[in-house]
Amino acid sequence: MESKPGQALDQPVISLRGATASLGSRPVLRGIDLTVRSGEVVALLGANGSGKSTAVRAVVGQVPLSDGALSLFGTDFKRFRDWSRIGYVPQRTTAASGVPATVREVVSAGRLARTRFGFLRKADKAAVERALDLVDMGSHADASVNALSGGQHQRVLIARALAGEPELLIMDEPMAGVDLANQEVLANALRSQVAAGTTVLLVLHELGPLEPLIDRAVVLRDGCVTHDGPPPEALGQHALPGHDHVHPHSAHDAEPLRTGLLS
Ligand SMILES: Nc1ncnc2c1ncn2[C@@H]1O[C@H](COP(=O)(O)OP(=O)(O)OP(=O)(O)O)[C@@H](O)[C@H]1O
Repeated sequence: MESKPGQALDQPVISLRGATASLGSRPVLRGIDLTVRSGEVVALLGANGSGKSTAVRAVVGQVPLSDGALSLFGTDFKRFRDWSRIGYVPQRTTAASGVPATVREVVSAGRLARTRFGFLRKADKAAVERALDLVDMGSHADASVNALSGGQHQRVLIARALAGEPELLIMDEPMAGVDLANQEVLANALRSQVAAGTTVLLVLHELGPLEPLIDRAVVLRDGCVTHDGPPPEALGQHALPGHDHVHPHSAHDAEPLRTGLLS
């Protein structure tokens, strides 16, 4: 992989140290450390309400830290301005706004930060078409976003993030509400991004089809990191950390199967 200016291999792309944050009066992040290095694919896992979305929203500057330190691409957050290097796909949003827009128009919006004065040149248009093809939406480019399925919406939102050719891609539960066929398309899109050297931070509910891509898992519980290391073993649905489960075919007094990461 060719490293880009200011991006040495192994340099932390995200460095969050002792981060605390509150939403309203509720402490949600209680001193978390999270490091993502160049080229890594890191999954942020944890039970509902453990602080995963808040952690990624803190990384993209949407939630202020009350304590701790954040740097992006080696630059202290307060001085960081290079947002075009980062693609962010938030949780549960829709590409449809009620305003009639085509799939291509929505995806093109993700390229604007790379352009001068919002004018898309040939290279920008080519990047938009590449992003559409990556998520297999090229043939729907002229369709209205108001007419898409939930899985197609998610593909469009990911294409919008990819159109900016980000070095760091942050996605909050990209597979939520996406059927298996759409999950496969998204997994393929992500695979090619990772092969091209993109650094990825993903909030996931379960590892699913993305599992082979993941280098490291960070597990949150109650706003604290309880695991930072290899992803939990492939247990299908049971890869969800903290998921306790007795198999229907196991003895009724069998111990629950634990991944052990949250316990
Ligand atoms: N605007 C808000 N005001 C107060 N509390 C909030 C707000 N948004 C979220 N919270 C609370 O903060 C905690 C962490 O929320 P967060 O969305 O970061 O968790 P999560 O791990 O991403 O959960 P999920 O898997 O359900 O998306 C939760 O207990 C949530 O109820």
